[in-house]
Amino acid sequence: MAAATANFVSSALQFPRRGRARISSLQFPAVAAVAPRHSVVCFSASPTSNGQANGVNSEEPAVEEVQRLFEEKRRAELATRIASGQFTVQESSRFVIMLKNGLSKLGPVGKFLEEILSQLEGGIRDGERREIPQAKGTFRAVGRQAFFIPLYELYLTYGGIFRLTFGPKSFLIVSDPEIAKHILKDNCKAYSKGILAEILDFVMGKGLIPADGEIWRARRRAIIPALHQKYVAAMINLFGQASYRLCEKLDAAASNGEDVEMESLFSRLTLDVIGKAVFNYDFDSLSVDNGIVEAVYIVLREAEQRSTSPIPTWEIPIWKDLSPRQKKVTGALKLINDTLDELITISKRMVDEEELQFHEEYMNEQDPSILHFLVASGDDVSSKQLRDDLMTLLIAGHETSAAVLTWTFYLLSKEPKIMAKLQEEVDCVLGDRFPTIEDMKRLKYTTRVINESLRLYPQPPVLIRRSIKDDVLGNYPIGRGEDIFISVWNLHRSPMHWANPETFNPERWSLDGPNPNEVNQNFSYLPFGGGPRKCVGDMFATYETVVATAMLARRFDFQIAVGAPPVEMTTGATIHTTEGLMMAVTCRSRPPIIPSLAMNDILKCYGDQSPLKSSSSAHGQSAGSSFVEGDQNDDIHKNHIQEQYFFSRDK
Ligand code: HEM
Repeated sequence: MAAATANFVSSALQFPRRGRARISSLQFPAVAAVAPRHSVVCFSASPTSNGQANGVNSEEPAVEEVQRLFEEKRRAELATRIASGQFTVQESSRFVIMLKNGLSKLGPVGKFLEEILSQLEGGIRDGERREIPQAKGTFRAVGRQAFFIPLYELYLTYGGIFRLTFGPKSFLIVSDPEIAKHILKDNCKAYSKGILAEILDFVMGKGLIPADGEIWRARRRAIIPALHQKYVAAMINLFGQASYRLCEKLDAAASNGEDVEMESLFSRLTLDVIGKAVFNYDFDSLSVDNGIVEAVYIVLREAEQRSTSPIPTWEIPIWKDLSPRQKKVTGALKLINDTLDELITISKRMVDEEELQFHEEYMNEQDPSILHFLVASGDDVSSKQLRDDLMTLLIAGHETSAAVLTWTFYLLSKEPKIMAKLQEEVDCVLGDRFPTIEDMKRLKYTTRVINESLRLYPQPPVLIRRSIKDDVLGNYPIGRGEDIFISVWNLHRSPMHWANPETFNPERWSLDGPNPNEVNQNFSYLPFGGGPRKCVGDMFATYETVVATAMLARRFDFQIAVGAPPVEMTTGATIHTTEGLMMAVTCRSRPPIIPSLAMNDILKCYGDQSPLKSSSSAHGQSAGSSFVEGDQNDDIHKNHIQEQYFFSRDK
């Protein structure tokens, strides 16, 4: 049962799940007792509870009624606490954060003062709490919700760290930025990937995400240099090409008036990108459904199934050989592994034939992939390790980016003003050409949209760790072997750290300020994790999603399709929709565009390329035409801005 519980919870948090209500299919002992706050809570009586016996004894309706009353009472208490401002961002706490930030920049003396300030804060907390608050739950009670949603309410009730107990198994749920920082960064050596490594073993082996200890250190040291700046710049072109292919698909749908399911299209887009970026393989999944694409999805789905299954049937020797599903998985894994081996061989041959001069920013123009870099760098590892790394990068870079795009377009469809502002920026910065690395600095508002989308829908919503040494979290001592979930979802929506946390508001970060990250947001914002295990693909992913968003938004308007099923969340490695994101796509009838950006902003945005400095050609190129690559870009770009500028002056 413990294994089942562990599997379930990790899976609920880690793997894609299609369709609804899988959580409720797992039966766990109902926890009838409902005790006062700060001792035990049963987070049942969800609106979906139907009061039927469902295999539990006949007294259950009465028990449920009691639970419902307690739940109502608890919610009323919670509402009072929220109304009292207890969870609202306090100016004083912001002040303390700013003070700490300022102090940390003052060298050793500042660090010392910062430490004293933290201890004073800790002392206050110390007086308030003695033992880790406990919440007990029944899985049935979670109902149809994505797993991290009830964790949010529990966080508001129990605070930044509490224990969640299911039957014999318990987990620590962390939603406090200081504690998250302690686990991820300050004392990261005391934590492993725990359950995550166990479940991912069949697909990632000792790849970078599940690996711990020396293997992780060595592989990270080998892989990080491959994502150098020149590589990322080359990838911008790839992102543009792949997004363009998606635009063509959407063009067809728009002209036929067909609705499109965007979640699966984003999944294909990012699969195509990551295949080329990691091992120079063109899945071309936006155009075809070939065997290898199917194999990748079979393996991904299996990871999902394994993590949701109460009994690990795949470990039973005979079952493993007889089960049709397992045979399919074995076949898919074989096909992927054979393909990867072939790609490794090709890469080795290319490197042998190259007149190789390896240096820091080495890149083969024909094959700029990470695999080629690793082979050329003389990375001396087994093919199995290389395969594990490639699979890890494939999965890490595919699902996450697809989910970011899905939720970004969902959010944009709800906020036409934000979409209009984004489109205006894209028109202004890109005109009709493909994005370049330089544009990444200029697409500031688009970047803020992605930052904000990642705040509201962090991918993954929970980070998993296991303590491998005794430690102290906040003021609570913990032993080794504790399974810990750091709820990024809670951190990102905490009313204690964010004003109007539920609102999609890209303006919350200044356009001219630094890009928000875990360091400048004091671990209240962890879109790419933090500490030594922070995502290696953060810049890659940010640019990929900015390019795709810019290229799609420039060409189309997006609305939730009429009659589409409601867009609800389900948990996986990332947050998926339960039934897809059905959208109606219409081609934008573009401009003339009246820029509402202040002229100063436009000039700042263009620097030396300012349209006012350009005396060359006038209105030769029209907006809304086809995409252009290469050196002509700058002229078209300037002309486009010029058009906008003169138009607004004429007005
Ligand atoms: C928007 C897209 C992405 C998001 C939101 C994202 C998020 C994250 C997060 C939160 C972690 C930390 C996990 C933890 O601490 O347990 C992580 C780790 C990782 N990510 Fe990403 N990621 C994205 C894209 C990518 C891409 C494109 C790649 C590869 C090119 C990548 C490769 C990795 C790897 C290898 C790790 C493990 C690092 C380690 O353990 O040392 N990710 N990612």
